[in-house]
Amino acid sequence: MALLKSWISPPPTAFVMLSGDFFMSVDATTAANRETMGFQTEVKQLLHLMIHSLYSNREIFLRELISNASDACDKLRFEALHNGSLFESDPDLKIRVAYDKAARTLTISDNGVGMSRDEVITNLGTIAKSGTREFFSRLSGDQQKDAHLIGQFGVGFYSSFIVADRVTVLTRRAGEQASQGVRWESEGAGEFSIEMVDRPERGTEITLHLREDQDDLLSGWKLRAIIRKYSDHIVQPIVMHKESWDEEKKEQVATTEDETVNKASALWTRAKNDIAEDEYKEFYKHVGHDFDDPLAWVHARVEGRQEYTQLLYVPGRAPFDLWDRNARHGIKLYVRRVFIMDDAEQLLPNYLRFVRGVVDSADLPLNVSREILQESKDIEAIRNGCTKKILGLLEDMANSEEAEGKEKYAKFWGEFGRALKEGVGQDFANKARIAGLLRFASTHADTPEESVSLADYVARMKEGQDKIYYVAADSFNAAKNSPHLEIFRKKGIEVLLLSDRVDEWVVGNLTDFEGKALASVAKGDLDLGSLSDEAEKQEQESAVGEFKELVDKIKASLADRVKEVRVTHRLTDSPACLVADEHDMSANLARLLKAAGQQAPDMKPILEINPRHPVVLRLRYEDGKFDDWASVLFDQALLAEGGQLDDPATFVRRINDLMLAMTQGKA
Ligand SMILES: Nc1ncnc2c1ncn2[C@@H]1O[C@H](COP(=O)(O)OP(=O)(O)OP(=O)(O)O)[C@@H](O)[C@H]1O
Repeated sequence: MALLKSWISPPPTAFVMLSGDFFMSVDATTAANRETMGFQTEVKQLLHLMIHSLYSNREIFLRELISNASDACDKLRFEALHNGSLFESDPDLKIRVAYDKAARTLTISDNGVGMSRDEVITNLGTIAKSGTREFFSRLSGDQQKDAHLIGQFGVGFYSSFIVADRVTVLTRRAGEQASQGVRWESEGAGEFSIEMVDRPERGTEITLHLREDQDDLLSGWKLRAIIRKYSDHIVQPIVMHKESWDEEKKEQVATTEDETVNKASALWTRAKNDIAEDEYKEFYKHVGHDFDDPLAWVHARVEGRQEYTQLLYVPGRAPFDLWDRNARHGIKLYVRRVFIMDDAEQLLPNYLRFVRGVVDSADLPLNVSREILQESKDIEAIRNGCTKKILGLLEDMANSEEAEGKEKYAKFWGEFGRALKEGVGQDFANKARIAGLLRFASTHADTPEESVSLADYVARMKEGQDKIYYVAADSFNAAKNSPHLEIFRKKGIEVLLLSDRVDEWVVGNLTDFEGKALASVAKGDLDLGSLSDEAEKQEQESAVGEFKELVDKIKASLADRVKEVRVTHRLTDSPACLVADEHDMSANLARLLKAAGQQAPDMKPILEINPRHPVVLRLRYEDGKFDDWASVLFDQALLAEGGQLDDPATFVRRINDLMLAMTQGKA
């Protein structure tokens, strides 16, 4: 778990400012090089919550510490590719778990990359993930008790404090002198101490001084069971001292012989049939830094021009920073089982940034860097392969005949649908497949739930209907109650109700689905083609002639506020509505752009009037207040589609005048 940037509090006896972020106190009562640093308020709060909300899952601390130790070994192996001396004649990477009944401690150590003093302060003293603090401060009291929400942070190192009331970390970075050892200690309350110590061994040793009620953890049997349950998949051997039964003491006692407790093989290299579901799930928690199970995964070996193995997971819930541009994302890249990098975002397109997992390539050079990844043709092939696999996995869920699959897809859509929608504009090659995965709300159910696929829509299309109709507004209710829908509702033609910001982007990039054009109900000259019968068409034509004079008069009155005024075929109940010209930007999109501080062209709408509405009929005979009537007609049409009035006060005055005139029998 990465912690918040911290500074000292309360002010110490003496303090120095470090790199703008930390205040450090030198505790005069202890050794000269020992410093005490205070956690920031949020860190204290987080620790407190973690201890309480995760208590019932307390065993996970071991998984988290072993997971970190494994990552540290991976990092060392990677760094040693360029500098073999980092192994310091100890190339066998491993993780050790030990316990001391008398001292009531557990120790988890690794001979991985270790940490320098600065790294200890940053890694065990700040929350590096951007947005964490904001996310955290937004949690309500009840949410703070929710283990799954707290677990979203990636509980990491600080989960040690669930079972320990004091944690000591001894570490030295690989390649440094023995004198560069660091000792970090904290009781997980307000502060931690840090000092330089001699440490001949490289790597990290974490000692947990157990809380009063945690003595059951001081058992070889118990620790082995936890390791096998959560950490069997860890690549490095996790060793413990072998134990044997001591007849005299009547208990298990540790011998000096080591034994490996886990399988210690790279899970993704094993055959699918040999991997249990739980092993896949636990591995996900390690690579995904997640507390919860994944929703689904795909594991495949690709052979041919490119040889690689992929084990990719769709998480069960969206991380809180899914929408944060600076958030870490991407998958772990290995080359022939050697860890190369975390968060290799080039291995998947941005709209699939929520996917976690591993790609292990047999072909890439071991010295591959992020820069090389950006230009590599091999990476492009892997990226295309991974994208297709994930889309296939999603299709399997979406098309599943079983309720469980459907439910999973609905869950996926709720968590990641908005990210997937971005793919319509980002991934031209897979646009049709992504379109098949989209889900929308529609007038079919008239609820905000996004559950209608384009295929469902097409299957329900009316005879003679050749377009997929949608309305886009800035809220579900604005879309659902849009006057533009009136004729569609009357004729029973389904319309997709779009109210997500990204929906405008989707329809801007998706012109058709299976040969059926997507058409806005609020744009262009509505032509329902064979969906209108002859009598309706004749009625429309005669209305156009009959109302020509009124239309011209309104146009003259509204002058440059409108591009055109015409008789509508869309409305049954409302007197008027605004529509955008066929090739103009929709009013909703223009509003979204403006709200985002971007430039939007100043387009004039078309006002359509309903020749059957009493207000419009009444207007034909209005004289004195015609301009007020015309303006109110325009303004209410703008309000009905979610627009904002340029001059609300004048609108209110006009309404009041008209109401008064009516009560006085003048209007
Ligand atoms: N055994 C270790 N050896 C070397 N570095 C470590 C070790 N344990 C932790 N670290 C460093 O401390 C950092 C913070 O660890 P922490 O467990 O809090 O978070 P994390 O593993 O980065 O992510 P998450 O919070 O999602 O688990 C790690 O990223 C790593 O750099």
